[in-house]
Amino acid sequence: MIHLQEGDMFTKVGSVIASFMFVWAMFKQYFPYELRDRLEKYTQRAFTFVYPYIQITFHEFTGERLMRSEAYSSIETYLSSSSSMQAKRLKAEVVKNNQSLVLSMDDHEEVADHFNGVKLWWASGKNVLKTQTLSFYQITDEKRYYKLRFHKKHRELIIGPYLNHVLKEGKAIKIKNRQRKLYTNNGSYWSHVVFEHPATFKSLAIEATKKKEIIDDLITFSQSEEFYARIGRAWKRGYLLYGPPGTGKSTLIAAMANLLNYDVYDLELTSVKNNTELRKLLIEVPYKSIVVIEDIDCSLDLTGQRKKKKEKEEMGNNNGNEEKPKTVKEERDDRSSQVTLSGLLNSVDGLWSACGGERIIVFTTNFIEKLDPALIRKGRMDKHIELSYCSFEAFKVLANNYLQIDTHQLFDKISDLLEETKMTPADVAEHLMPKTVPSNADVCLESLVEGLQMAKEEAKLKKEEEAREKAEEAATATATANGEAKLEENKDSVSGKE
Ligand SMILES: Nc1ncnc2c1ncn2[C@@H]1O[C@H](COP(=O)(O)OP(=O)(O)OP(=O)(O)O)[C@@H](O)[C@H]1O
Ligand SMILES: [Mg+2]
Repeated sequence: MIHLQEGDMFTKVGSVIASFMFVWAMFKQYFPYELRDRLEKYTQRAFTFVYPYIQITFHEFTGERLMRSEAYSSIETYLSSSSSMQAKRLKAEVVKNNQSLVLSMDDHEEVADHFNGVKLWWASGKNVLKTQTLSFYQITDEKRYYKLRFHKKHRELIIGPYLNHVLKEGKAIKIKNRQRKLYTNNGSYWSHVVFEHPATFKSLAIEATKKKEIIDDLITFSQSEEFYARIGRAWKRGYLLYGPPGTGKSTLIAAMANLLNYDVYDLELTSVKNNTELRKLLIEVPYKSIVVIEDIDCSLDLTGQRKKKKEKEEMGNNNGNEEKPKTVKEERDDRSSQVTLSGLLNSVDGLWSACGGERIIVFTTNFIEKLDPALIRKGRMDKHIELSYCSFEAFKVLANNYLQIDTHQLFDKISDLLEETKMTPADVAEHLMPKTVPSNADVCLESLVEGLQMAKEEAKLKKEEEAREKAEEAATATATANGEAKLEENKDSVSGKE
């Protein structure tokens, strides 16, 4: 006795009907036109009656330029787990820097899937379209596809929720499996290397409450697709990280990328020629990415452009002069700084809104006060995070990380010194680097205490020096004022005598 499963039966019925259609196509020309028309109509009805399945084909390459279809690759990834369980012939691909293996079904295999209690089938296949024979080589043009088959009574469920589920799951698995990348721009092109920065929030030396606040903000953002869609805002978030050099701004960005599993696009503004190039670069940034513009205050003269323009306009209005022809130097200056503040602003909010979401933009600066308020207003840079000198709490994270200790007799002294003097986490970390093999915590902490005492001494001397300079300036100012007053007095007495 032969047991036919639903899927097998469908295949058999399908092949019988397909054979019939083939024979019909061969011989239909011998039938009179009217009869042929009727026969065709009835055959179609019979076909639909005995063949209650709907079939959807997803081709690997689509469009005129034959781009690889995103749907095809999501389906391939989605099917990888059921393929590895069900298919007999599999294809293997190594991803994540040779660290994991992704399996997909080979051509002409079929696997079943279930969704909300409904069974459906995915089959893989290929069409060999062209075979060109050149003198020695044979070129075959293979077009792969996946075919989804399901009973017509489930049409709504499959075409809507099921396919959405497949595409979403496929994308999510792909993101989990991907090797993350660090992109940098060379002019208007992105090039990448593998992103392997080990920074995490655990190893980041900042206060626990601030750390929690940043983590919560990032996680909430990454899970708020529906919220952003509902309120009609682009799904993006801007962070401004500011603070002195060596306080962990770049390290925080790496920790953010590692937490969210995003790629990093490090945008070097000074090598971008103009606003058009900038727009092009930003449009190319895909979702689940962090765009970083480091040292925004130094990148371009973005800070003063608005002000300068205003000043120029005012000057023009005041004396009514016509604009002078530009000198060669002015022309050259204009050419080298063609990305403008408004260009950057437009690219950041205008265009991003138009091309999907789940992107984060981060600006860093050492001098927040130098930035144009328009650049960092909420809505563009939604969250301003200050990274500052090392507190005792931050030091304890570093000590745990570098020396694997939570307590030490020198901790109290270090706590006092950190309150009295300013030292960046980068400098503290440098003292905690191993000085011997194996590393000795006492040696490192003593080096830190010494460093802090020196820094305290230097700060004291600097303060005294500043106070002295101020006193001298004040004395000079008083002397000048007295001298001027005397001169005036003399003048008055001379004019009185006259
Ligand atoms: N808060 C921190 N937590 C852990 N490590 C830190 C921290 N701040 C600095 N460091 C250490 O100091 C080094 C320099 O830090 P980082 O490059 O992140 O500073 P930055 O604020 O970006 O400085 P810059 O303004 O000069 O770019 C890092 O390699 C890191 O090891
Ligand atoms: Mg940095």
